[in-house]
Amino acid sequence: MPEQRRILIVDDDARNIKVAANALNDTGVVIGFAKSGEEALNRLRETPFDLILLDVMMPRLDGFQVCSRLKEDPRTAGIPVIFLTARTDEESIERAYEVGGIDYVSKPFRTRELAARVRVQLRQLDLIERLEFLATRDSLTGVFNRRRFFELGSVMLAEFRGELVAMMIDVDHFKRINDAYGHQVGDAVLRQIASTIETTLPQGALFGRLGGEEFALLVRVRDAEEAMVYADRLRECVASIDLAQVEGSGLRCTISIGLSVAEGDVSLDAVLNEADRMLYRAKDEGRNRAVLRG
Ligand SMILES: Nc1nc2c(ncn2[C@@H]2O[C@H](COP(=O)(O)OP(=O)(O)OP(=O)(O)O)[C@@H](O)[C@H]2O)c(=O)[nH]1
Repeated sequence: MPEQRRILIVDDDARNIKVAANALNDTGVVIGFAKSGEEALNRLRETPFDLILLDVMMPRLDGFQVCSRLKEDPRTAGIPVIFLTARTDEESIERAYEVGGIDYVSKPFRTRELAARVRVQLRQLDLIERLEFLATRDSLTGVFNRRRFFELGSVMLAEFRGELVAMMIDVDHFKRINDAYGHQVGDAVLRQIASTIETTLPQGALFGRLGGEEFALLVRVRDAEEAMVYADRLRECVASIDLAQVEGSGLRCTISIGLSVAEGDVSLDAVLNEADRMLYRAKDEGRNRAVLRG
């Protein structure tokens, strides 16, 4: 069940807010409101909204200026804006689209028409989110795919350089599972491992499947020791997964982990390569173990 959509109505006249909110009664959305452009920008910094109904004529910051600012900020640029205004001249309508508005409704509006236009935008949002999910997730496990992992990982590295550890995680002797039980069971095992790892993730950690039976993790840690404690716990969690539901015959599997702390101005590629080298060492040393560069 998707979360309820949130709509922000921005108008300097409280009566207009009330009329618009009433018009949306049957759409099942949660309504927030702001009585000036400044208040709207502040609210949007604190609370996420899915759609904005924006008046144009307001003192100080007008609706066009508010919309331009929203579109300049990557955190709010994706929120669709419907202008709701008494202005009906062609120049204003053109301007509304130029500054990034997605629709334009003139006041006084017809309530069912406003609700219908809002519903159209909410349907578009559902579609965009669905497409975004497909483009950024691994289809087998639902965790981030390689592309998204690298996109988010680069941002994370820029922000938390020096506090991050990269981990490369590989399932041990996975080919044997495929060979013995078939590819479908192999798939189910990968899904189970991914979801188990997800349940252990500390706040803010980034986890993705880079391909095959290889996963990667970026985690904020105080020091290398904390990273090793976490990696060992992760390993134990996977080793203790009861794969009985998957295969029913006492099937177990283990993972090996290579770790590298992101130091200096190391790139994401470099730190993951280093973690990968440590992963090979873990495999060489007998598997079901974690090895930290150092
Ligand atoms: N079921 C399934 N198997 C996959 C998938 N992707 C890769 N594999 C299999 O994963 C296996 C990886 O085998 P190897 O690279 O030899 O490694 P391994 O058997 O895990 O051995 P070590 O990594 O050395 O412990 C191959 O048999 C691939 O076919 C997938 O999406 N589903």
